[in-house]
Formats: sequence, C-alpha cells, structure tokens
Amino acid sequence: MGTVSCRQGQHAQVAVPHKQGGNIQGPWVRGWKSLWSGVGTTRSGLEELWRLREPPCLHQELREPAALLVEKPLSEWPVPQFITLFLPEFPIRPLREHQQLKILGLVAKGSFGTVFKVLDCGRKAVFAVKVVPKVKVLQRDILRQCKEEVSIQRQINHPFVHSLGDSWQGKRHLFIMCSYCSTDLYSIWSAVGCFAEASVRLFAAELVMVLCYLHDLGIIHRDVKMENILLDERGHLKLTDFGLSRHLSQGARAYTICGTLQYMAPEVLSGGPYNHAADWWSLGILLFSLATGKFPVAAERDHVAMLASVTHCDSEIPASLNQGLSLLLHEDS
Ligand SMILES: Nc1ncnc2c1ncn2[C@@H]1O[C@H](COP(=O)(O)OP(=O)(O)OP(=O)(O)O)[C@@H](O)[C@H]1O
Repeated sequence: MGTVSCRQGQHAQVAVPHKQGGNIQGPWVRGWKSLWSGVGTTRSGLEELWRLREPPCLHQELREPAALLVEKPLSEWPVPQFITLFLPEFPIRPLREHQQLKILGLVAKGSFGTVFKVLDCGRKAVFAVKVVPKVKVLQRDILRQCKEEVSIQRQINHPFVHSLGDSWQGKRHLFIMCSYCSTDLYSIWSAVGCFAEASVRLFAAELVMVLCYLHDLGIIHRDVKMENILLDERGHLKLTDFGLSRHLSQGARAYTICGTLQYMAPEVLSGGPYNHAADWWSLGILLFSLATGKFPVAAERDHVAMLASVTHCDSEIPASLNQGLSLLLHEDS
C-alpha cells in the first residue's frame, strides 16, 4: 500500500476560516503571522495592517497601505541546496520594480499554502498568488508533489482549467501565481443550497470536458471538489489546485491514498490500485451535491456510481449532457 497523504474535507475543518468571514484567531493567526514574518513584513506592522482586533473577512480588500509581496533577493553563489532543490519549476526571479506585487487581501489558507489577492503594479492587473513555505514542503515531504503541481499546470491549456501565470522562489517561500477568480463553487453552493438542473448540466458538461482533456494527457487530478473549482467573471468553471495531481500513463495504477475524504472513490480509500476513474467518482459526488444540496449518505452511493458512469464514457460527451453544452455554446456565440 502506498503512503497516506490524505486531505481532510474542508467542510469539517471549522477551525480554518476558509471562505467565511468572522474571527481570525488562534493557531491560524500564528501561522499567518509567521508566514508574513518570513516575507519581510514585521508582525506588528502586519497586525496594524490587518487590524487583527477587528478581523477582516476573507476575500476582503486590505485597507491602505498595502504590503508588498517581496522577499530578500537571492544573490549567493554557489547556489545553496535550499534553492537548487526547487529548480527548475521555481526559478529565482529578482523582482524588478515594475514587477512588484501589492497585497490586496487574503483569499484563503489551504492545507499547503496561503493564497493572496495581489496587484501586479507593472501590468496593473489583479492575480492570485499561493505562497508555500519551503520548510513546510520539506517537512511534509511534498517536494516532488509541489514541482509536479507547477509542471502540470504549465503544460495545461484549456478554457475550463485555471492555468499557471508564473512561479518562482524567494529565500524561504515558493510562489505560484494565477489569474484571480472572485468566487468558487463551494461558496456559491453554501449560499444557494442546491442548483437548478440546467446549471448542474452546464457545470457537468464543463467538468466532463476538463477531465477528458486531462486524462487524455495522462493526468489524474485526484482532488476534484467544489473548493477547487473557481468561477470566472462569465460564470464558467476553472478547475484549479493540481497539488495532488500526477501523470499516470495508460494502464498504470496509483496506490497513494489522497484527496478529500468526502470525494474519494472507494478504490482510493482502500489503498488502490486505482486509475483515472477515481476522478469520475469525485465528479459524481460533486454533481450529486450540486443537485441535491447535500453530500450523499452510504445508501446513496449507487446514485453517485451512476453519475460517475454517465459522465465517464471513453472521452465522449454523454448525450445527457448535450443540453448543457448547447447552452454553453449558445452563450459563447
Ligand atoms: N486564482 C485564485 N483565485 C481565487 N481564489 C483562489 C485562487 N486559487 C486558489 N483560490 C482559493 O484558495 C483556496 C486554496 O487554494 P489551493 O487549493 O490552491 O491551496 P491548497 O494549499 O492546495 O489547499 P487545499 O487544502 O484547498 O487543497 C482554494 O480552495 C480557492 O478557494
């Protein structure tokens, strides 16, 4: 059996103020402060910036002055191992003035990194940057996974996949930059309860296309869930977070138990062997939840299996999803 690298379902992680407003306290704040002490902002300055006594909501804009997302330049030679380990996926990028990134707010704290909304002052455009402490990567033995995340995202070019903008390393952190999306499927689902059938069909069609595309490239995502599906300004889906993804060639099997518990296929939970079909199971869970407003209980697993098999039909878009597709094409024309 492979190693256990399992992410808890975020719905159960009430201690992490993931996408909710409210108090930012306790261990989360300590983590947040230590991250910032590493990126060159003093704790007291940060406390002042964020007014921790009146905690801000997530996705909330920072009040002026905005902090800069910069680390000390890396100029040593020979290059220490703490840097070479992360090459070439995370190059050393001296930040020129026009490239400076201003932090506009905190988006979310994931299990590996903290995501910030930033303004690229040079390009005058807003992006999301995931900041991952190098020490955490090494302590948790996820170096290979981190590099794979970036190389997979660099390889992908699909309208419904969140592609990589840039990646680089500072002295103590790795940075992964993407375009910024203001909301994700989980936030909307939490607010509306469940979606109308036509919307579920449309979302299903978009996700089927994405999974077929990834699987044709030999990539298994392994963490398909609402939190990892962002929405662009036109309401189209963008699959993100390739942190658990890996290349799996035709006929190969994986054994690592990983993903998010509620979405894990039975064969993943039991330690494998499993293949790309595990992503279809997660999609089945996701569609069930979007349509019903709740996660399936054990007795409803047949429905999930049915949804998974309807969506999974050898890279062809199932007829039942055609309505969603035509809606999509009509909207785009
Ligand atoms: N480009 C973006 N725009 C807006 N929000 C984003 C963006 N990228 C990530 N997020 C938000 O940040 C959250 C955490 O990001 P991500 O999943 O990449 O981090 P992680 O450390 O791998 O966490 P997780 O525990 O969710 O797997 C996402 O669930 C999403 O809500």
